[in-house]
Amino acid sequence: MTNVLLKINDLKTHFYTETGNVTAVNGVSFDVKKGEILGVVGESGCGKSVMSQTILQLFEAGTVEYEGEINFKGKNLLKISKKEMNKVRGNEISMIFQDPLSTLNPVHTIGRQIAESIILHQKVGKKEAEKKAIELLKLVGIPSPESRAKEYPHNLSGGMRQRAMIAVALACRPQLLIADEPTTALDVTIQAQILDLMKNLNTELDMGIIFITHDLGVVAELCSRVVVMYLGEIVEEASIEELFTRPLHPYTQGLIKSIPQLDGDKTEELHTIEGTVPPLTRVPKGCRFSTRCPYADEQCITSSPPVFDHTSSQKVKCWHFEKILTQQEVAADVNTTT
Ligand SMILES: Nc1ncnc2c1ncn2[C@@H]1O[C@H](COP(=O)(O)OP(=O)(O)OP(=O)(O)O)[C@@H](O)[C@H]1O
Repeated sequence: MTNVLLKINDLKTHFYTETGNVTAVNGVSFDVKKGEILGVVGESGCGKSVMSQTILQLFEAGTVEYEGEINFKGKNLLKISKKEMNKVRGNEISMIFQDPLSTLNPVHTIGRQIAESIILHQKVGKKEAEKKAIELLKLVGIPSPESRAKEYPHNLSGGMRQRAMIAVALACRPQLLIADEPTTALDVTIQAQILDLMKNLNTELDMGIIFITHDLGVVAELCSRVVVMYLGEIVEEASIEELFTRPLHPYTQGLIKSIPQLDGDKTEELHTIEGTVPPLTRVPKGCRFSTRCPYADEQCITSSPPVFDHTSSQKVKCWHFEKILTQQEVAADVNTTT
């Protein structure tokens, strides 16, 4: 029996814009296993949100075209009818966003919103749904859930609102939860509580989670595997251990070096990756990272690298990863012997 919950193959998202067509997701492939937390990282504008909203086909019809395969429970979600897709959306796959106020309805109480979702997806009566809504509020760690259920979203603090949105997303008992930067707007202590909650829910409900973030610290804390996105493509996929002990792609290496070190020399300047993510209208011809990569040569500028399997769990889209790895190992040896 396979333990793959979601299998994405060569996924592309093209937008029709006034200034021409752009491809925001360009041939992305990865799996999410049952009950695992997969991190998706990359700088702003790398296509993390477009990729996740493509899984649920949330873009307005007529503005977008999807290509490839999104296989979920034996079906390609890009091939099923609108009606079938509506059943998957918010039922078997749920999504939570950075800003709960954009998702929660301001004119309905929290309890009513959760109960309505339960009635819609679980086919139970009103009384039963209200009871289940309170249980869900308890599950996501909202104190005094009976009285909180009667409150409106704007009466809750940021952290509590985020918990309430997670409760709404869980109301249909999804097998897959897509969390798009759900902790970015919260202060660090509340962020840590929400991450703990995600971990507990993942274990208790055995639910697969795709966790999108630009924060590698959060990834290290929460995820077991990670994919790194750059300009609409996956440039590296690895287990958490591999990613932090032996990052292969120069972009991943740059992201890791940019994490502030608490025990580091305070006078040391924080590393940054040179340049910025180019707009989709100016995508480089060869390797998309070549314009910012310290190792780029003629081959990188003219031709896009394939994805190489370094181990069974670590893949990288870089022509020179073996050479770079050897150079780094030699440099590390020199450092330890001097
Ligand atoms: N509806 C759209 N039409 C055209 N281009 C879009 C659309 N939505 C997003 N894009 C473009 O797709 C690219 C990827 O955007 P996306 O929001 O997925 O990045 P991201 O990695 O999630 O960034 P952030 O971390 O800031 O959310 C950007 O260049 C963005 O301008």
